[in-house]
Amino acid sequence: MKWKIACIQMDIAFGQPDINFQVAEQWMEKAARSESDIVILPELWTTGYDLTRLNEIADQEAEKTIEFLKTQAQKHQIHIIGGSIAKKTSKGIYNTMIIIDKHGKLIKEYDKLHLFQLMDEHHFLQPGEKDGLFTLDEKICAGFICYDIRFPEWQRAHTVQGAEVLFVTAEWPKPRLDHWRALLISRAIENQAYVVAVNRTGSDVNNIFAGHSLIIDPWGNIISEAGEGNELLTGTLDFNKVTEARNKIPVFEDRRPDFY
Ligand SMILES: NC(=O)CCC(=O)C(=O)O
Repeated sequence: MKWKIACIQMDIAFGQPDINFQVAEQWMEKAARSESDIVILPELWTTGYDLTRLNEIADQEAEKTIEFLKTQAQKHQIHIIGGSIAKKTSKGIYNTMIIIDKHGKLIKEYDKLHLFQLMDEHHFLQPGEKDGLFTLDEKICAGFICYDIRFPEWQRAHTVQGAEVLFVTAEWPKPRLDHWRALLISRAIENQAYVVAVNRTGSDVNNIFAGHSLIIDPWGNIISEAGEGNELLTGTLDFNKVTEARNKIPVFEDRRPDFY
């Protein structure tokens, strides 16, 4: 089985959800024209890192975002990895990834597990407590949010449960572009899994963002890589390659979890 993927590498209007919804809608049209099976948006794509105003602009129970993504998924018959958004709940605000299938069904909500102190997330957001596993077209996948990729044990916890594709949504700053690329390539190689990672472009008051969304195969080869500007990055995943890598070097059989 093959999947064509479209990564929406877009700029985000700081603290202006209405503008970001309009822009995302235009990108969805483009993704649909590319005849992709799955489309993915960046981290906090409705608000950006306008953390001090989240009480005002976060989406109550993600209702507006879920409605929007369901409409887009059904209209374009495309699975959506809805990046992440600030979701307001009675327990606080979470950085939440939303996955909707092409029929408009809500498949999964994943709350960012590791909050990034360097960007003040711990002062404004609650950490997640659940895994990022989900299934689309009978393929087991996992979702992660930005800083999560610095915790290889978190990705491994998902691939030992069968995940073959690791979707990553991010707002990753340019000074650490080398880390972004190295970490993502490593996560693909060590897990013998596809990595589909989308980053935003542009800047906010504190950061310039790197772009360089990446689609990486289970051998660590880059299938496609974006530049620094706004772009729809596409690439095709062939699940035979996961099987091939895992059969040739049986990492999952050879693990010694009794020692670590
Ligand atoms: N939004 C984030 O989690 C950024 C993570 C990051 O920049 C890092 O270096 O890690």
